[in-house]
Amino acid sequence: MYKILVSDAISDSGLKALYDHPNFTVDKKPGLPAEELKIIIQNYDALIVRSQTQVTEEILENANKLQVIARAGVGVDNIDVKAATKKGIIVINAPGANTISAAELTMAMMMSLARSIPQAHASTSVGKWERNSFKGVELYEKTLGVVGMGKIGTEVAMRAKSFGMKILGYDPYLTEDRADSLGLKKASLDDIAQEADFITIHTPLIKETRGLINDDYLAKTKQGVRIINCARGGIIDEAALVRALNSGKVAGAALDVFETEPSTNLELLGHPNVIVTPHLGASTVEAQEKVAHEVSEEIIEIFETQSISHAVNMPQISGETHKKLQPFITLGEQMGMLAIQLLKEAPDNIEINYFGELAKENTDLLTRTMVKGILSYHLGDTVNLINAHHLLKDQGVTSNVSKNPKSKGFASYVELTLYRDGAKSNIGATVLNGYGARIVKMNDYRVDVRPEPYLLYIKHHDIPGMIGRVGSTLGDFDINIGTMQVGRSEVGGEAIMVLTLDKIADKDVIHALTVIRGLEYAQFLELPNGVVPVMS
Ligand SMILES: NC(=O)C1=CN([C@@H]2O[C@H](COP(=O)(O)OP(=O)(O)OC[C@H]3O[C@@H](n4cnc5c(N)ncnc54)[C@H](O)[C@@H]3O)[C@@H](O)[C@H]2O)C=CC1
Ligand SMILES: O=C(O)CCC(=O)C(=O)O
Repeated sequence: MYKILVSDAISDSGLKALYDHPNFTVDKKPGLPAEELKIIIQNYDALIVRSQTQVTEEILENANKLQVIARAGVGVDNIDVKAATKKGIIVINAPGANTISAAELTMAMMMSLARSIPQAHASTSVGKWERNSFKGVELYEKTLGVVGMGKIGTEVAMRAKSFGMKILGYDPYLTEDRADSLGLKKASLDDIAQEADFITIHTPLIKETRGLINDDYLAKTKQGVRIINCARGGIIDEAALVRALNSGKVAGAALDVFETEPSTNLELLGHPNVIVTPHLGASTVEAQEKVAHEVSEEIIEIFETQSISHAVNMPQISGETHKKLQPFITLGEQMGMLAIQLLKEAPDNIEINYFGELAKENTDLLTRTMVKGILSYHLGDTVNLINAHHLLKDQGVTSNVSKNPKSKGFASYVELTLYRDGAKSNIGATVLNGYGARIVKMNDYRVDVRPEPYLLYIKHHDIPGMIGRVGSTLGDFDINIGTMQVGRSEVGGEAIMVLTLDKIADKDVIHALTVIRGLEYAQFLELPNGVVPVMS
């Protein structure tokens, strides 16, 4: 008998499959204090949460029986996925089950913004009759900028089109073909700023999107733009939004999500031109039934057949193949992370070539780690080794994997190349016996770099004094260099320098480097799972 704990208010009819199953018992205890949850979690095999329960590392300390944490929804930000993975707990979610509800709330927000419905209701319901105060605007023939053309963004775009709106879509993975087939225009963030009358956000909250809508961006938007966020708090910088509302640059904002929830930002919540809801995107009978139903079915599947389809993480894999691939596993993800940073935009095609001993193995797992590294840059924690291929296809990216058992200078060697509209980036890597992982090729230049957390990639002309000038500029910023590698195509020609640093090189450092004579380009590359150098 498997014991399931449901610690948030989750639809009973959606949980029916679990209630009815002879091998499962379900305890529903919404609103448990964290201290109590921390104690009783040790009795359960699976935990089902919505967004209220914070599944922290501390809560999981005693969760020694727990095999599955199910998020009845999309975003898993209330779950410490790393801590769960460390303990071998599978985290699953219900992607897509609340898409329609979130899209419909977005439409409701947009219409409310256009016609000031909440404000007009508040005034009329206390006996006022202020017909002149609430003159709205039509959606018809207005331009809507959709930032994030995933599941929800696409549904919003389709609905807005039926209102006669012109749609501009921005998403690193949106291709011209897909935009054409959806009947919208593929745009950049700047195009949206310049042209959109309404902007709606539908991205995850990741490093790339935190503070995406900030003072700088708002300064570029149209006077009187209206902004909607039913995705995640933190994507819009709330202080910047208040400033833009006060100046009139932004005519109105409709927000379902906030930097901290429950929000206490009264300057924003109480602003006369702001409409707010307490994170209600998925709060419909239908969405709640669907998310609960999806996770219930999946929990049964996991315990009965060991098959997983919507895992957000992946516990350790055992077996002979895994043992052989193990040294390359972290390296594969790092290769993906480096290649996507070097390309700087979403790829439309990826190519992976395995050489030598590695080519004789089943490398599917390694391919998945590379794809995970690439996609996690834009999709965050939702990418895992299980859904990596599926998501890649979903984003319209083609892939080719080739294998050649002949060695290419190393016993085992793997090369990853990303392509986008004629641009490309590539990373070649190997694991050296006794020395560990090495990046041995970067954008077609030979190098020998340990994948450490902070790397600096520089393109320059092969002229005397370059190494010294770069070193002293970094010294001016108190940045210690770990290692430095130079690769060149020919003497006096194009060259690259790859440095490992002891700390982050921010945009001031990059700016100072780019003014060095002969230096063409400098980019700071980050590997959160990089090998930290050990002091001897
Ligand atoms: N308010 C609520 O109750 C709900 C909120 N959500 C949130 O809505 C958001 C979208 O959800 P889905 O559409 O299901 O996710 P999805 O994964 O289908 O789509 C997200 C899209 O954002 C794109 N993206 C990533 N970085 C970007 C960037 N810098 N600029 C533009 N696009 C970028 C990705 O390429 C992807 O296509 C998520 O944050 C999710 O947690 C989802 C359901 C309910
Ligand atoms: O469960 C909820 O109400 C939150 C939904 C949500 O934000 C999500 O699924 O990402």
